[in-house]
Amino acid sequence: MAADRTTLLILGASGDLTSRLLLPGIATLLRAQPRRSLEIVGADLRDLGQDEWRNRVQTAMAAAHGDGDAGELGATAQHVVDTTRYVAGDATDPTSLQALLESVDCDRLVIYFALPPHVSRMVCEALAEVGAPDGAILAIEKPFGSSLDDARELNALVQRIVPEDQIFRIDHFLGLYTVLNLLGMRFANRILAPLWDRDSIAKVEILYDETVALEGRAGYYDTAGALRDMIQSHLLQVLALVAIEPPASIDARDLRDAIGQVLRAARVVDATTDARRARYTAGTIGDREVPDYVAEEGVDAKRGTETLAEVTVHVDNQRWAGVPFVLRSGKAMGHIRKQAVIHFREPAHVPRGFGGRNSADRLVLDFRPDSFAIHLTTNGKGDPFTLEQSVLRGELGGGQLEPYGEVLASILDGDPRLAVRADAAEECWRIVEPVLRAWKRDEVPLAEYRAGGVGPRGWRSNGAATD
Ligand SMILES: NC(=O)C1=CN([C@@H]2O[C@H](COP(=O)(O)OP(=O)(O)OC[C@H]3O[C@@H](n4cnc5c(N)ncnc54)[C@H](OP(=O)(O)O)[C@@H]3O)[C@@H](O)[C@H]2O)C=CC1
Ligand SMILES: O=C1O[C@H](COP(=O)(O)O)[C@@H](O)[C@H](O)[C@H]1O
Repeated sequence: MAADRTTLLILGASGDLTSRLLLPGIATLLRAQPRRSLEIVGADLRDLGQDEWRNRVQTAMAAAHGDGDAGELGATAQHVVDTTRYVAGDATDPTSLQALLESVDCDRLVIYFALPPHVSRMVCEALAEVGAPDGAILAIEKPFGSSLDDARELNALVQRIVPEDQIFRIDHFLGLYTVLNLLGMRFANRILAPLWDRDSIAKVEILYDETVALEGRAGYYDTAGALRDMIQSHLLQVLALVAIEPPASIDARDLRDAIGQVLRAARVVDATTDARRARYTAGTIGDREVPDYVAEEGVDAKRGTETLAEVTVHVDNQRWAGVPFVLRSGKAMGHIRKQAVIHFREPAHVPRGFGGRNSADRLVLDFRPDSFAIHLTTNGKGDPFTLEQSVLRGELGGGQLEPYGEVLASILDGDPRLAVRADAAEECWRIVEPVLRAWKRDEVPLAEYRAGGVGPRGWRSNGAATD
């Protein structure tokens, strides 16, 4: 474990990501690995002031300890809180950026782009002009770029600033335990591996319905929408791990080669019929009143931003030909549903004389909390000739680290295994581009759903949460 003095310079430090996920994730890392030496410098347009920033860091890090009590922070995390500082300024401006970089004195600098993608690109242009400090690591949040062309240009730009091994394209779903557990579950036992193909699997669903709504993020989200925000990045990465061929090892090269290969085989067959979009209207989630999406501050209704997207992807290879992968993610839904569901085919023949078989077997992998459930047809309890489904549940060993703790640990250790390689970032754009084009041309209607509901009427993926 490196004990070099590392400075994490967070650009976009007053945004949602920094407080809600990044800082709490770092707190879990420092709790588990207190010998790390880290200084955090926050930078953003808004002039928060040192006290407000330090309070934010303290509150966010304490939140990771579950009790909100800052007194519980370990010595390393407390040191990070005590030494952190904040700089207000525009990181897209070369002069301000240079001054910001010169104010940092450390052995190693990680520049974390917690910024909307178009702003990240402008900062990279400024960085190309002023130059990055020797050995600096660029950690760039998803979505990487705003389109396929943009991602290609951004790849070329960042590779001019630092070598590829100093570029970490972040996708924190690759730090989710359930997602990492897919590798062990698929490749380290003899039970599932032989069933993992088109002969046994009829359909795969990767679902990420959230109860959170816009949460003041219009500046980023209203130009992104659910497809770019969740499907283009996170859910395609999960698809890749569900679908990859067995790699020889799980080192960065083998794993990322396998991910690249499967993404290259993936496509949306018909962008007008295989993808749907919708936007929430006012409603209630628990005891929370949620306004109409278009009434939220900073939203421009004319952009037609979707808050729920569903896309069916096919993987054109021997293993998966004909198997639909349905990816869906929505905001302001009535219930959290964050899972991958593997639907198995019907058996070729069920002996005559059995009754009651009415649903196919399935494996449900729940993200957060990490668990799995196998819904397996078995003999009925009261009557052995009337079949029913038994549910076998298991906990998947959750780690000590939150996903952003995992991601940051891999950055600090220089291990790119949990980062997205340049080609994969581009492939993900290539897969969704036909859908983005069809939506831009208004070839697919923008449906509506009530905040707190299950989704627009008639969408098959609305189904009750499977557990
Ligand atoms: N929030 C989340 O749950 C997650 C977000 N992400 C990714 O993180 C990125 C940021 O998202 P999020 O935090 O939600 O968005 P926010 O809009 O909450 O935060 C972005 C921040 O960047 C600031 N900013 C804009 N322009 C500049 C600039 N020129 N110089 C310095 N700071 C600037 C914004 O300031 P101002 O508000 O004043 O414009 C704002 O504080 C996105 O790429 C998103 O995909 C990834 C995983 C989870
Ligand atoms: O990247 C993002 O992810 C979050 C969901 O991740 P989680 O770890 O908070 O479950 C999503 O809410 C956000 O819109 C998106 O930008």
